[in-house]
Parts: sequence; C-alpha cells; structure tokens
Amino acid sequence: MSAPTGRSDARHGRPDARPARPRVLTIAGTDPTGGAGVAADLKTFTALGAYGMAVVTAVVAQNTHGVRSSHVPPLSVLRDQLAAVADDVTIDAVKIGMVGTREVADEVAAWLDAERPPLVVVDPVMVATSGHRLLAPDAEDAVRRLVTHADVVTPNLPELAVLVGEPEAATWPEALAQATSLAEHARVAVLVKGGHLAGGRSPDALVVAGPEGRVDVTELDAPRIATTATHGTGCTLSAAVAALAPRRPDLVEAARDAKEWLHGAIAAGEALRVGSGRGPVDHLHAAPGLGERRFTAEAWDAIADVRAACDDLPFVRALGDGSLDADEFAAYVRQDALYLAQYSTVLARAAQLAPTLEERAFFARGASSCLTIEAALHEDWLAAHGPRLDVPPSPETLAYTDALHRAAATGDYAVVVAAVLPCYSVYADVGARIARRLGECGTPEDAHPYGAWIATYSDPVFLAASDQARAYADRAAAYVSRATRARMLAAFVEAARHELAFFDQTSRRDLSAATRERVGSASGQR
Ligand SMILES: Nc1ncnc2c1ncn2[C@@H]1O[C@H](COP(=O)(O)OP(=O)(O)OP(=O)(O)O)[C@@H](O)[C@H]1O
Ligand SMILES: Cc1ncc(CO)c(N)n1
Repeated sequence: MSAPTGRSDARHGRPDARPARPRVLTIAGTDPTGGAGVAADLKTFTALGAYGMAVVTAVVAQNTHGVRSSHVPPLSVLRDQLAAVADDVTIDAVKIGMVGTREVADEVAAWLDAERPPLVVVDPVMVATSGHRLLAPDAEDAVRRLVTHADVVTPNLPELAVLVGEPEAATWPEALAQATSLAEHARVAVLVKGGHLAGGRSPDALVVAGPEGRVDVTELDAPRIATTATHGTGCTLSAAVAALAPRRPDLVEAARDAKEWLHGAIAAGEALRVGSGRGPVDHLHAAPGLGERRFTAEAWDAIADVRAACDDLPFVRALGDGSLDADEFAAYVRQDALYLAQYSTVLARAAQLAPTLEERAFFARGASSCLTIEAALHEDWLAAHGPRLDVPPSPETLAYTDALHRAAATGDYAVVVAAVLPCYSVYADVGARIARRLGECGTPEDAHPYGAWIATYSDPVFLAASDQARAYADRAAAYVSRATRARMLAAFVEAARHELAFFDQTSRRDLSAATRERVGSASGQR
C-alpha cells in the first residue's frame, strides 16, 4: 500500500502533479437500483473523497428483493474497459467485486499482474444478500487465485469457508481461525465480516500475517443495527477500504474508519425509502448539506411574515415618512443603545467560536463597532436629553438579548451566526425599502428628520457587512447536521420575531414621563 503516487505518467512522458484525490477503480457488477455493485462503490468513493472509476464485469438485473438475471459480456469488453482506464489514468487503488465467471476472474488477475496497482481490495462476491449466486460454481478456484493478487480480501463467513475449503464457521473464534489460515497461506490481509453471525454484535476483524509466523488480529466490533437496510453492505465496506487506504497510515486505520462510516450508512439506510425488500445503505449519511437549499434563502422565506409585518408597523411607517414622534424615537434609540451593548458581547462570542481568521476578524470588528455606536448614541444623542432617558431595558429588549445570549451559550458557531443575522439583514431590508420609498418621493435624506438613521441602514458599507454575515451563515450551514440546521433556523426566526417586537415596542407602550420631553434634533444609529 502506498500514498497516492503522483508518479510520472510513463505513457505520456509527463509528470503527474500530486492528485487532489486518490483515483480509485472498481471492477464489479451492476445493480440498477443503485444499492450494490459499481453504483454502491462509486457512491462510496465519492462520499469518502476519492475520485471514482468503474469497469463493469456483469450486467445484473436485481433489486432490493433479489437477482433476476445476470449477463457477463464477452471477455473482450472487459479487456477493453480495463485497458481504456489503465492506458490513461494513474490508479491509486482498485476494488474488485463480482467477477461472475472463471474467465473474468483470470482476466482480472492477469491485468493486476501487468498493472500492479499500489493497493488491491478483493471482495470475493459469491452469493448476494438475497441468497442468489453471483459466481459460477466452477469459478471458486479462480477466485482463490485472484485473492493471492490482493492486498486485502473482505470475505463474509460463507465466502471465507469457500476460500479456505472448510465448512462455514459457526462461531467468531472459528471465523478468526479460518481468517488466520487464509492470511498465512494467501499472504493477504483478511478483513473478515461477521455480519452473518447471530447475536447482538456485528464483529469484523482485520487479520494480517507478518514475518516469522506473527499474526496481527485487530477486532473491529460494532453493535448490530436492527434494520432492513443491508443490501450492498459488503460492496460498500470493501469500496470504503479502497477509498480510504491511500489516505491512511495503515490498513488497520483504513478498515476501522471504513467500518465506522459504514455503520452510520446502515443506520441511516431505511430513511431513504428505496425498495420494499432489503434496502440500500445511505452513502451520503455523513454529508448532510449536499443539495440543500442555501440556509439564508430558506431562513428568509421562513420570516416572510415578519418582514411584511415590519413594513406595516406604525413605528416603521412613521419613521419612513418622517412623521414619527421625536419622543418615541428617543425611547427607541435608548433601547437600541442597551441592545447594542449586549449584541456586542454575542458578536464577540461568534468571533471566539469562528472557524477561520477571516470570520473571527469580521465578528470582532462587528463587536467593536457596536460599542462605538452605542457610545456615540449616548454621547451625541441621549446624553443631550438628560438623565431622564436613562431608563432600564424594556421587556422587549430583554427578551431579545436573552434569546441572543441563549444562542451564544450553545457554544455552536452555526447557531450563534444564525441568531445574530436578523440584526443585520432585517435592518438592511427595512432600511433599503424606506430609502427606496424616499427616493421615489424625491425627499433628500438631509431634509428628513430621521435621515441619518435611514442612511446608516441603506449604506453600502452596512449592506456589505450584512451580505458577509449571510455568506458566513451559509458556509456554516453547509457542514452541519440536519438537527443543527433546524436549530439554526429556529434561532434565526426567533431573533427576527424579536426584531419585529423591538420596532413595535414604543408604539405599544405609553411613553414614560422620562421620554416625554421633546427632543430637538432627531437622528440616530443602531
Ligand atoms: N445489521 C447490521 N448492523 C451493523 N453492521 C452490519 C449489519 N449487517 C452488516 N453489517 C456490517 O456490514 C459489513 C458487511 O457485512 P456482511 O457480513 O453482511 O457482508 P456481506 O454478506 O458480504 O454483505 P452483502 O450484504 O453486501 O453481501 C460488515 O462490516 C458487517 O459488520
Ligand atoms: C453486482 C453485485 N455485486 C455484489 C453484490 C453483493 O451484495 C450484489 N448484490 N450485486
């Protein structure tokens, strides 16, 4: 076994740069329902980050109930496919599955002899999960020969018995003894699969014969999953070993990681709802974000009601047309200053949790500018109107900041970013619409009593920060589980609802005597 070679491509006389991914070939049969054979192998290669290639040995009409027919094309078809791949592509690992006939097994063995790929995994497929034979009875000797060309062989218990010429092991120790015998005689690592044993476990073991009669046995135990999703588990395991081995220090680590990943795929299989028999495993179980809608697009739609309600609020309408009572604006600005002081600490938490320097810097700058704005609101605006504006946070302000602190306390970056997002995007949205309306009326911003406020939230700098925060939320969402994505959405929607209540708070309350004082110049920032 070796790392992806990056060796020079002798046929073309040009050096191959080190490949971005191991180039892994499967030589196997088909399954039109996509759970076994080359379809399972290619899905496995892709899910585990390898570049997958496939040569077809047999065309099999099968589904989750069983095999209906199997057709092995003329040998020249196999030979041409193998040559087409090998003439052009440097191969880092090969997985061999169903060979079907003696002739195919011997042809593949001869090709391995000639090409000597750095890693060969043979899954000695003989009988499908459904009990149908996938190997001609006279081909067993040829498969025994093929196994001697492999680095690893992955038999289940009936296949192991055929390979060693003994009755099928009835216990796990018997299986280990047979695997040891095969490892010693065929000089091949044996990944023996205990999936066919009765009991609550599904044990596998990697048996490697070393020098001077030493045998290393690494047991890979797992609880048995009660499921119907076991079609193609053998294909998937051997393909996973081929995909991972080029990127692991040894076969033990490759086999361990392959088994762990397969376990998750088996557990997630039934949810695919593919077929009514023994269904496939979910090869994409560890890549939950694939094909999902952008988080922020989904989140934005989820708060369509909030956005419409914001536009209809008397406060927002009056702010937009300049008719808003200055006392009401002063009360709002006071609450906003209190809010920003808390929001700043939550942005600082996002900075602390952020996975990249870029995001850390972005949220740290955000935390800092909130404090600057908060201080400016006090100095330039609120202080000018005396201590009577110095009221405590309102229930709406507290409810919003409590929700943000709860999100921060999860310690989950994706959730924190989702929670802080509405403060950017709801304001950018409302600000942009007010500015557009003013533009349509031809009102210059400096002639508007709240022109400074409107200018802040329709400012390209603020809009760029809002876009950036959205991009970070989408990036975070791409790597999270379904459950975390749901928590992100809940945090976003909750924060957006608090934005609505926050806008609405002054009009829903009798302004306190403290803010009743007329305020001359009305301008502010959030
Ligand atoms: N119900 C299960 N729960 C957990 N692991 C399982 C289960 N069934 C099979 N496995 C695992 O799946 C892998 C394949 O095992 P199995 O013995 O079924 O091979 P196979 O018979 O060659 O597979 P196939 O069904 O593709 O013919 C092994 O790692 C085994 O431990
Ligand atoms: C093509 C093919 N290979 C292997 C198996 C073993 O499950 C299968 N059912 N079909």
